[in-house]
Amino acid sequence: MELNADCVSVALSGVDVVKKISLQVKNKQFVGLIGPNGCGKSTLLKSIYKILKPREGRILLGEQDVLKSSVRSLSKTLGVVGQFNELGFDFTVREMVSMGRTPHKRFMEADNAEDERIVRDALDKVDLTAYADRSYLTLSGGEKQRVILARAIAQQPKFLILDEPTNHLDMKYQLQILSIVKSLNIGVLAALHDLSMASMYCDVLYAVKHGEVAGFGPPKKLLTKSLIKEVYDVDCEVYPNPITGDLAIAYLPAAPHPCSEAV
Ligand SMILES: Nc1ncnc2c1ncn2[C@@H]1O[C@H](COP(=O)(O)OP(=O)(O)OP(=O)(O)O)[C@@H](O)[C@H]1O
Repeated sequence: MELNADCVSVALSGVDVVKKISLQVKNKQFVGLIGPNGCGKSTLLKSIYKILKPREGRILLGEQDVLKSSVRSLSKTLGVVGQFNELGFDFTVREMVSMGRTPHKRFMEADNAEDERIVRDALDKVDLTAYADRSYLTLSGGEKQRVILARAIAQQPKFLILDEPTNHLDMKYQLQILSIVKSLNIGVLAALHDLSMASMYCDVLYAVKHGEVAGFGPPKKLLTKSLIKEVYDVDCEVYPNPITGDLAIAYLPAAPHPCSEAV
């Protein structure tokens, strides 16, 4: 399923935080959104999954006009793993993941054997089978993040939005989560901070700066030292990793602030 965002602007408190962004995720592509803190990545994603209403623009998910669709009809095709996963009520891990089945059920319809199998498989995929009866609120940040991904997997979406899906995860689970997402073989749009990880998993990256697209393309073409300097204001060297051939980035420390020398 393709995603096409056309000239999307989102205003918060009267200020355009996202400015005329157009982007495309082709069928089964894994597309990353990169850019510094506060550049507008989450705001753009939230406008696609209907938490925020764009001031202007058009968003199509497949044939579906996102801005004119209900959240319920969208949730049959679109899965979301957001940034903050705190809950007011407690549920078991299994109950949390079962919620992924809701868009496919009628009101008050109970889960059947097929739903239970899908939930079991989703828990297994994120290595949380042993946690099925644990209280969600007692989990660590990384464990919660894996539960939310399992819930999105159980939803069997045709397109997935991820807002910094690896920010609480250790190395093993960062690699595991991105590999799982890749293996779903569906369209994915993900905000990511780790540029090396982004270049390993993404087919295309969009770099965002001050709410605008500063550049886009395949990671190895886009992530040059000049683009990273322009977008993040950080000096670096970009080189092929001698072991994996993937893109590697060596960040160079900033010069000390003049005031710190006097201390
Ligand atoms: N309700 C609001 N009113 C005004 N400004 C807001 C509001 N919510 C967010 N912002 C601002 O909008 C900008 C974009 O925020 P956003 O969360 O989209 O950034 P981001 O690129 O996802 O950042 P991060 O990488 O830190 O998660 C930030 O400067 C933020 O402070």
